[in-house]
Amino acid sequence: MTIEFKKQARAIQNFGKNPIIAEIKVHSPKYGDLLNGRSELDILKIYEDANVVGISYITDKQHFNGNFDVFKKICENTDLPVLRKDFITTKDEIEKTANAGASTVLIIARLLKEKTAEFVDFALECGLDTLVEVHNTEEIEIAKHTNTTMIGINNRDISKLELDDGTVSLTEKLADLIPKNRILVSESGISNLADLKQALKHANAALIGTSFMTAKYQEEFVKSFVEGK
Ligand SMILES: O=P(O)(O)OC[C@@H](O)[C@@H](O)c1c[nH]c2ccccc12
Repeated sequence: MTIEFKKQARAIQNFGKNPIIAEIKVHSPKYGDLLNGRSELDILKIYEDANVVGISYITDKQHFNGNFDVFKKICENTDLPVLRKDFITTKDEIEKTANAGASTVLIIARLLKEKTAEFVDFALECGLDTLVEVHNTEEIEIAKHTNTTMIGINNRDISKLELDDGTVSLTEKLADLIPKNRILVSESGISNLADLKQALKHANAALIGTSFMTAKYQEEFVKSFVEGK
């Protein structure tokens, strides 16, 4: 099977430093408001200046207080690849994601089950990279049998809606089961350089939200992750 990488997957493949997808996370079910009076576009600028390899934004309103119009604005205001995170269950939502100017769409294996492959193909046809999210071996089996360009191991259990802390050791445990012709992303619960190092030992990129949003000196903090050894 030849997997054709698109914008986000290629950027990760060609990145010289630590490839970090930085999430503009406005609300977390565990910690509440994370924006703290700041604007999403100001955070976007900080992430760009810190040289991250991609941006992530959650459009789900119910648990993460996301907003699709803000997502669109983020896409319009950056040349970086943008990932849309949501609990997507219809193809219309995938089309809407591509039309907004996004680069990647999140597809959750646990939600779509046997429909995952079909949704991935539809998203690829729309020109998007696909990040199929998994949390256990059963879901990896589903992801493996799709044409997805990227697979994300979510260190947290999404059905617990982030009330668990998530541990990078899950990436360590599952990484060998991911086909080598896909970009592997370690998602969630990465809060310091030791976590990042552990994640990038096994994964091609790391996706980080909460610890970036709560950092006191955000740009320095994110830069230290991008440059860190
Ligand atoms: O804030 P964290 O622990 O750095 O995690 C970011 C991201 O991985 C997490 O927000 C996430 C991963 N998968 C999701 C699916 C839906 C909503 C959110 C998510």
